[in-house]
Amino acid sequence: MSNKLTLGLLQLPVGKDVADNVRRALESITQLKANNPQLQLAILPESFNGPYSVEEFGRHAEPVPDGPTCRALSNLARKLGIYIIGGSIIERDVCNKLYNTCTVWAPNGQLIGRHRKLHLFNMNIEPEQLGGVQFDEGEALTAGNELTVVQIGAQKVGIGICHDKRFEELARLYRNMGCSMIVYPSAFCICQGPMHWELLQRARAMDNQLFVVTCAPARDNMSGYVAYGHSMIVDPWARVLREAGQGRELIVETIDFDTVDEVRRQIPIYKQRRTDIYNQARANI
Ligand SMILES: NC(=O)CC(=O)C(=O)O
Repeated sequence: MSNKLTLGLLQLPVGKDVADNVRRALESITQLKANNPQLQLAILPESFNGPYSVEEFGRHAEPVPDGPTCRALSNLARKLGIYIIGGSIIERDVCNKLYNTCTVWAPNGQLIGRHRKLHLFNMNIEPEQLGGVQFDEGEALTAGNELTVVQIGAQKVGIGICHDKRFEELARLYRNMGCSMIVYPSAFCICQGPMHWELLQRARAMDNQLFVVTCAPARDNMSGYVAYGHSMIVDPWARVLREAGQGRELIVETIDFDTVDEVRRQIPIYKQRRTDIYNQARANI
């Protein structure tokens, strides 16, 4: 099996109308595949089908996998014969609980992964910091309780959603589970973007010697929550391979997973870990 994967990041604007957002996402993926027949995987942003807003989550929540957005993603994956990492949508479960959920679709239209955001975004940054941000997903959402690893071609891929990337333990577990890439659909806040966005991705990639990929919504300065944009692909050397700007942008890149082995062979930190010492220290804390 080839060690290469051609992936597309769809940094799309997200408006208030769910049907319109889904239609534009489907059209953009279809166009991307038509222009790039080698495309194997399309990735959408966090909350790609409705506004990223605590007040509005309940209004655009739908069941997974039996809601209209999931059905549309499944049909498109099958029609185009590609994998789709469906950013995230707000999921309403049978108990009426809401989750921030990423679905992953195989080229035959089957659901192969469902990741409910583990770490809910909660920040109270003062206005001096580029306008600040006050956001607490926990006011509306319930956190997930499971890690999610999917098989995409020959690769094991770990899934996280935006804030999940701030937690190095999660990325390390994905590395321990054999992942060569972690994908984080995101809607990072504009006030922390310049300081933390690239740094977090390069840190996760460097520590774990794998690809880190994010896909964000296009920036809309008129919306209540202004997302940073800058969807990104970071390689296992921790180099930024591709970075979008702020606006609508579609990125296509072929990545070579031989780089993962190359880095791990040349810098064998994983084998050098002193888990004997760490475990002893942990037991004494
Ligand atoms: N959407 C988010 O989870 C935002 C986030 O994590 C951030 O730091 O910004």
